[in-house]
Amino acid sequence: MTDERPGTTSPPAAGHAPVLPAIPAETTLLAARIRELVEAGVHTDVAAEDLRAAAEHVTAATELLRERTREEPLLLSYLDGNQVSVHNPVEGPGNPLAPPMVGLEIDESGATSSTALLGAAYEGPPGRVHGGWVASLLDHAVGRAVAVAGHPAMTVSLTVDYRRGTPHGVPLTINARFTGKEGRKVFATGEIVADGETTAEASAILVTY
Ligand SMILES: CCCCCCCCCCCCCCCC(=O)SCCNC(=O)CCNC(=O)[C@H](O)C(C)(C)COP(=O)(O)OP(=O)(O)OC[C@H]1O[C@@H](n2cnc3c(N)ncnc32)[C@H](O)[C@@H]1OP(=O)(O)O
Repeated sequence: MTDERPGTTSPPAAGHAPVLPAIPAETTLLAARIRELVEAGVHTDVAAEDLRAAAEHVTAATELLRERTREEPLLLSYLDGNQVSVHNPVEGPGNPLAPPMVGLEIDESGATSSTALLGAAYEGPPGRVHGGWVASLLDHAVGRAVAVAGHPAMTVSLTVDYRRGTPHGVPLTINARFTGKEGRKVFATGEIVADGETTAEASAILVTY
């Protein structure tokens, strides 16, 4: 599959995953409602019988969704002119696991910037986003940045320096940039900024496929 639009890249073979021209609004809606459910679930303090009643509602919803299934997630589509996976766990608007990372911007140097708002469900240390999720955001951002630079590649090494706590409930800016290429190895750096302060920095080596 090829794509001629600027800022887009051809993905690796994606099995038989359906490729959509646009993300169905209802797919995004459902994911958004499930995110709210998860957030409500970690904050709720209702009585046990209400937890049981809520669990029954969730079971009913799960059964409804299982009435018709596909074998593969919706891997690839386009958002704001850039290739995305509908069900990617970081930026996929159709995946409730994804915060999601949104609003990709590409400046004149090719550097990328996106935003994400992670709720309490992503908490690791008290009041802070779990370090694994911090790394996930950065891993995805460097992958996106090298793809935007025309070198789609997979991460083989990701070094994250956690400078200070990354807060949840606060909009995060995730920046990344392609910094060079040596044979199949592609280099990139990135950082997360919250309230104007850098909370984590990453440097990555990726390998083209
Ligand atoms: C996922 C993409 C979707 C794209 C869609 C469209 C774009 C949309 C963007 C969205 C952005 C998504 C961002 C997701 C970001 C992930 O999550 S990527 C997934 C996590 N990473 C992986 O699963 C990769 C796992 N690793 C592998 O499968 C294999 O290492 C690879 C990548 C296939 C490479 O294996 P290989 O072809 O055998 O290559 P190999 O000879 O071992 O290494 C090649 C070179 O790299 C070097 N190298 C290998 N490992 C290391 C290392 N750890 N440290 C230093 N150097 C190393 C080698 O020394 C070698 O160097 P040279 O000898 O050429 O100088």
